[in-house]
Amino acid sequence: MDNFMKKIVVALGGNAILSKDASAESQQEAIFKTAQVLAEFIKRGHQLVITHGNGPQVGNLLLQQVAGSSDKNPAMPLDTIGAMTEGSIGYWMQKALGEILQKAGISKTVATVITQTQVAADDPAFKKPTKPIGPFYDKIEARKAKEKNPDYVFVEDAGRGYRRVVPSPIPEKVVEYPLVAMMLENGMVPIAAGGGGIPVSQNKNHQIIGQEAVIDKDYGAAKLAESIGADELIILTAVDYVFVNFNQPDQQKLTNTTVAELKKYIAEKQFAAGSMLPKINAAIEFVEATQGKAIITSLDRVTDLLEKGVGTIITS
Ligand SMILES: Nc1ncnc2c1ncn2[C@@H]1O[C@H](COP(=O)(O)OP(=O)(O)O)[C@@H](O)[C@H]1O
Ligand SMILES: NC(=O)OP(=O)(O)O
Repeated sequence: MDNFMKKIVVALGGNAILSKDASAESQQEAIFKTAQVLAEFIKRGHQLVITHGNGPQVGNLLLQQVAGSSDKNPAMPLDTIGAMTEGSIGYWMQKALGEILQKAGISKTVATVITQTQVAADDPAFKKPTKPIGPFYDKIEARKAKEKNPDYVFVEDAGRGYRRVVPSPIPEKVVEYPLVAMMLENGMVPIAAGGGGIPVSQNKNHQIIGQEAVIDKDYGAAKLAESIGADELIILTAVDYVFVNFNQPDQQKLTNTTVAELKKYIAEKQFAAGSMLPKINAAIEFVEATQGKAIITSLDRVTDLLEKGVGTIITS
């Protein structure tokens, strides 16, 4: 990667937050390790915006809310639960990264922006849930959960078990992007659009209405990166590279690739719908909108990315 200062939006995948179990202690442990990696961007003088997923957390919190609800203490709706996870994950991250930077003698404010993301109230996604949230179930557990909550939709998730899915509308605008830009200009490190941002839309009377949905964080990150004029969108996940013929004996890593090449591979169905495809689509959206660079690699290879350009690098 070139050495001059850049404006970078990093989108963190599931393994950056939840690696062992869902306790607050082990999620904070995972986040601390992630924050040590993210500090590398700041130590090299880059402006950094951190975004993150919330699929497991939003689903787990919803289950807790529903299980403990009563007439006097009702479960919160999904938009509010999304806001709660932006708050909790953001708090863990700002605490961890703040401490790491302080120890390194870097004086920077790390702060979470509870971000709303505008979506169309008539997005067709509201009629077709696709976003997996919460824990994995086996087939019997999924059937029992469905009997208890007939409105819930469960799908098989990439051979890993069954998960509840909820609507995931496409982001039109990250509402608080000017604040994120202002924080960067003032030398701060914003954590924003966590979980893709809280899905909201406007009704005829210009009232902001929270929506029962979970936005894909890669799409949210791409929209935010585009809005603030980022130089790079870096999507950190569990694999070092995007592959063609993934998991086949003849799999091939993509190092430097283009939007046109990726579109060809999408048509060949090279990327799994619930996992790699949204990342590729988000990368394409960002590169097409900005002529910037999108990178998909793993959290473990960030130093190699910064020093040697390791990862799948997507340009126009
Ligand atoms: N063509 C592909 N190349 C690389 N990884 C792929 C591909 N298709 C599917 N995957 C899977 O997608 C995963 C990333 O998606 P996911 O686990 O949903 O991401 P997140 O890190 O955001 O939680 C990878 O770890 C890998 O197992
Ligand atoms: N909101 C979101 O995309 O979360 P995950 O990446 O954790 O699924």
